[in-house]
Amino acid sequence: MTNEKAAHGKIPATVITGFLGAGKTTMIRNILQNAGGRRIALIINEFGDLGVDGDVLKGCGAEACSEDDIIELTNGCICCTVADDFIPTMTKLLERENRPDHIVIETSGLALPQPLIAAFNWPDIRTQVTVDGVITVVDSAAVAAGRFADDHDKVDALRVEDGNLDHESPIEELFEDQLTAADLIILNKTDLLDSTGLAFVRREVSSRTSRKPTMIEAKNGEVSAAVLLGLGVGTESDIANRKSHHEMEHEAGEEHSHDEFDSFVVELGPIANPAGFIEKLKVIIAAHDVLRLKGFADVPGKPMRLLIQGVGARIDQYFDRAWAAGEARRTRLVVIGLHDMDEAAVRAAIVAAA
Ligand SMILES: Nc1nc2c(ncn2[C@@H]2O[C@H](COP(=O)(O)OP(=O)(O)OP(=O)(O)O)[C@@H](O)[C@H]2O)c(=O)[nH]1
Repeated sequence: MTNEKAAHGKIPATVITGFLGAGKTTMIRNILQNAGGRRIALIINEFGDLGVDGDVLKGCGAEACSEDDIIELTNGCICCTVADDFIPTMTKLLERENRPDHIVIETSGLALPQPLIAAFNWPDIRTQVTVDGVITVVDSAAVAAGRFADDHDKVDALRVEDGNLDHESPIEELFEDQLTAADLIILNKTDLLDSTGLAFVRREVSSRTSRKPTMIEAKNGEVSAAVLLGLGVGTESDIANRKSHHEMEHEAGEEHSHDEFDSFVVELGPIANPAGFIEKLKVIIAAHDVLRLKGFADVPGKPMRLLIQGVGARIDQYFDRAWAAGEARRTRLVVIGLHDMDEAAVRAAIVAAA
């Protein structure tokens, strides 16, 4: 048993949250590669029907976390499936003979952390696990670009059409809810900004939460695992003081929803010209305000699969691992946007671009 486990007799669990594409999976990959001898179990939750994050992390081959220790929760956002999915998963994990030293939970980019943290107060869980801390990863470049504040005009227009609309832009609200839950905020993607931009991001992020957790700047989620794991907060005891917009606006017990967002998967044939395809995807993303696009492509003649990662207008691509023997070489992309995204048009445009 590690000192950490022995210290409070409970297994520490770190919850990593942050909006779509902020860099949560990248940071977790870094944690796994620098775990300092800890055995880590990972619970990964994604929005959309394609488990890209779990697949990326399984492919990273870190000793701290074997494939058996990576559990994917794919039945929707973890905040909505606490009773049906999260609690049974935790229970099973805790029943294992060889329990992990630390649990890391990656929420989907659209999840409200509050219901998940509150679940650590359930009797069966509370006695065995504690929330070591909630870490909120921020895409600093997106903040600087006004991503979380730029659709006021749109929301105001909707409000004119629908007088019952009772909240701000869904993206802005989620961003604030995720900041409000934080014990530590990672201002990620600092490589994309200069010092003036970063100073703006610090002010903007501070203004979005009345709590004042520590903020650390990072590039590619490169923060020492010694800093990220072992915060020792016990956040479950304080979660009632970190209410989400939804909890403040509605009676306790009323379910929230993610109706404002939609996702779909596009299945394509081989991509013979990846560079040309990516350029066309950038145009489609901008034209339809796609929030997130990610998946894998089959490039003919290449033994490895191409990982495609779009966050707003930026797209990264690299060959992440060889196709396994017997594995079908497929091109599949998940697309996430606001509910009013024109799925048929985006789908048709991506098919035409391939
Ligand atoms: N330039 C730059 N890119 C980054 C940085 N951190 C992550 N990225 C890239 O941003 C993209 C999204 O990163 P992920 O780690 O998948 O983000 P995520 O928060 O797990 O995304 P979701 O789970 O879909 O919400 C990837 O292409 C990363 O390589 C960074 O510090 N700088």
